[in-house]
Amino acid sequence: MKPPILPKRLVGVNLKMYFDAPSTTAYITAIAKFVAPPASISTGIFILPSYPCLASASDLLDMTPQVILGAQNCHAEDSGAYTGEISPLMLKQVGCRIVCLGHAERRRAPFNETDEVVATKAEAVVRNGMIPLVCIGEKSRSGIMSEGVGIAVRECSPQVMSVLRAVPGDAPIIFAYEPVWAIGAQEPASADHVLAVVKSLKQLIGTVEERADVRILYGGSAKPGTWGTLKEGVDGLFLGRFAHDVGNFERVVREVEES
Ligand SMILES: O=C(CO)COP(=O)(O)O
Repeated sequence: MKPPILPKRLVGVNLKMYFDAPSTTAYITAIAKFVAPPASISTGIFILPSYPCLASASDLLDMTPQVILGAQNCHAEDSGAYTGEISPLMLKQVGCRIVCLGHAERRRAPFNETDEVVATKAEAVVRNGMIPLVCIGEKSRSGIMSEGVGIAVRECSPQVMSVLRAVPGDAPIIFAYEPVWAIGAQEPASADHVLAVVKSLKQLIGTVEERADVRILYGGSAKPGTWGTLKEGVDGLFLGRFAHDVGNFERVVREVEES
């Protein structure tokens, strides 16, 4: 088996469609500053700006290869008659190394992306030499802990399996476990719930194949303080709103670095 190329731990931020162009530039510039030498950060840091900012973000990060640039989605084909769609080949050409796929905001209406669509896109991302960051998660919350874990594992398993089947065995994959009900909330899902679900999903992946380069991150209202509760079983965090303040993003990275 090839040695893993993914860092042991990853922390990333999804800017969704929250930022405009100038604030994206300011945000990326600030991140590049705190990870640049003399800082020595072993955590993989990734950032997903909106498409129109990717080329300029790539220029801004030219001297900061520690920060991995990624896109929030892509099309499954490299080129063709797909007006308004985004080619994975072009994402690679402008400097992306990760592509987020199957985010809850794309699996639901109006985009209604299915597991099959997400898996086909994951294959396209790998074919173009990038890493798929595949979001998975159950739609609704159960008040009973054991029931909630079972529901989550049942809903996430086909989301995971379809991607494993589509992507060659030596390709790295990052999954972001994001319970849909925990996205945009005030608090993340409970650590007990997340750790139990991620443990089952890791077991599932382990029984299917020996894939060295798989990481499972947690996302959904994650913030400073969340990592301490999840570090025993999760490989990092996928942040949203609570990292839109660069100071908070840096705080989370430090928490991961110091653990
Ligand atoms: O969807 C997310 C990351 O992709 C998480 O968003 P929030 O942290 O804002 O809930």
